[in-house]
Amino acid sequence: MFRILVTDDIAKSGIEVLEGVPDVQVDVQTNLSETELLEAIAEADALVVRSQTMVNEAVIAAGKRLKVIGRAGVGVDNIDLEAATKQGVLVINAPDGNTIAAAEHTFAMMISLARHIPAANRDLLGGKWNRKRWVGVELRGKTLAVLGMGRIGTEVAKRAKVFGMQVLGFDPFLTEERANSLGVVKASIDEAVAGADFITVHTPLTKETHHLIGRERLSLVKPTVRIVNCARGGIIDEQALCEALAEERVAGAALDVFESEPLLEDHPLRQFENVILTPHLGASTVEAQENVAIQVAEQVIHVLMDEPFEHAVNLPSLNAQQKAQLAPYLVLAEKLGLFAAHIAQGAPSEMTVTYTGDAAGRDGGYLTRTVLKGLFGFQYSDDINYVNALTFAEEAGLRVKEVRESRGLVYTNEISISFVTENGTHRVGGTLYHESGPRLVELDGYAIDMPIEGNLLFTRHVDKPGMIGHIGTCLGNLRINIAGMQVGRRESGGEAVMLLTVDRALSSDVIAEIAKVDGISMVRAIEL
Ligand SMILES: NC(=O)c1ccc[n+]([C@@H]2O[C@H](COP(=O)([O-])OP(=O)(O)OC[C@H]3O[C@@H](n4cnc5c(N)ncnc54)[C@H](O)[C@@H]3O)[C@@H](O)[C@H]2O)c1
Ligand SMILES: O=C(O)CC[C@@H](O)C(=O)O
Repeated sequence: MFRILVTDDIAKSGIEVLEGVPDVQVDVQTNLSETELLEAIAEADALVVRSQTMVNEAVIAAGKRLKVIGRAGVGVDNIDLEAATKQGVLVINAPDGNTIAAAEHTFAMMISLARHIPAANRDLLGGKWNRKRWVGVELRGKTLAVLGMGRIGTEVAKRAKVFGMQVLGFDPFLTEERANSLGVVKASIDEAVAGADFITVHTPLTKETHHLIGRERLSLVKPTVRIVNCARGGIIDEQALCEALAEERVAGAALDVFESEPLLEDHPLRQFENVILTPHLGASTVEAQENVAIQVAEQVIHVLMDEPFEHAVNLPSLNAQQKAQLAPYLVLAEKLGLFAAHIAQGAPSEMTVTYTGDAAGRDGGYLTRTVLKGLFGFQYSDDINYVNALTFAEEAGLRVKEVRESRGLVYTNEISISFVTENGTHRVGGTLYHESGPRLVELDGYAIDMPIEGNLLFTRHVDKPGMIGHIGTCLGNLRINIAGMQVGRRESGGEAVMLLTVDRALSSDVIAEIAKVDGISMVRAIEL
């Protein structure tokens, strides 16, 4: 039974998706205090929120069973992503369900600013009929600066073109080609801001975008400029904006989002007649709320049911086809990681994972995570998963390097791991055979070929007559049956390795017994 906690108002259709799944219990508890949230999250496998619930480190830590946090919307700034990733909790969002709602709200704001609609409305409701006071400007022929040309910025730009505006686009990822195809002129941020009659921001709030429109940029604008923010509070410096409005260096502003929400009752922005304020309504349409609620509910269920999911924020997403193609490589990668953990003597400090041939093109961002999941899962805890494997490696001081080679010398596909511990260097390699699945093909420089599964015994020993017999007798005396064997050596009389598949798990007593055989330098029981 999975428990899903929903702590913000999401559309009923999303709740219905969750409730329609067998073995799922949905618990809707909105407007919780932090203490109530900490209590409620303890039993939850999934948490579904909009922008109101603050999912901080303490909340995530209290979610002992938590596997996934679903955000019914785009921005995940109310979720501590770092804490979620570290704890192995997947964060997913619903990135495109409210794009049109937010783009249309932006346009409503621009037109309302251009034609003084809220102020004229207020005036009229107050008993006045002021046709001369509220003369506006047209959008046609004006220049719009769009800062952030992602999903919403692009939809705003397209609509602006239809209104006959010239659009200046600023976005580090906007290519000349895409700008041309949209009829947008690619500009630097200062060119865009200085040349604009209207400015609209559509970036996430990050360290880089915090106060993107601050005092300095506001000194570049035309005094007739009108500024819109339907993205995130904090992208525009509210204090600097208030100063510019008071000094009439800006003709108007329309804001849907604020540095602190809800907006304080005595906030200085409330004093300006040429400022339009809405209470974070950008995504508030019936259609958008249904879209995001259904989208996030479906994805949360996919995650819980271990089915392919989309829109992960802290993990690469795979579609069903990619997941199916990757599946056998995931088995191989995890087994190699697990094998490496068994033969490592101490914690590795450096690791190189080499992907060759077909394996090099299948990664999808998952294979190294999977190797690490196998490695650390054995060495440390079962709580290591795809989400936190890289963070865990970093914190454990393991430097991980990936190498991709398009062709292998021997195999059409191969994954090999070489790693260094304070006690030495090891290398294990595996391949996928079409019929027989994952196989171990290299061990510490020796060519091997056996299935990478079951209970194995690995020895390094002096290559001398009788060694194999000694070990076989030792196992026989302990009534342990040998199912398969591979030996390897570089030169006669030097060091040799042996890998045996045995019918049952080998206890530490058995290993201690084998270690007594003269000439054995290393012996390991491996359970895959
Ligand atoms: N008001 C609302 O209710 C509401 C609704 C939906 C989305 N939003 C917000 O709107 C914003 C945009 O959403 P989206 O779906 O278009 O996101 P998106 O990820 O599709 O687009 C964001 C764009 O910003 C660009 N960007 C990032 N850093 C930048 C920088 N330093 N300078 C310039 N561009 C930069 C990115 O390259 C990307 O193209 C987000 O902050 C989201 O949270 C608000
Ligand atoms: O939940 C909301 O209504 C706000 C959503 C919006 O800010 C978003 O980033 O998607």
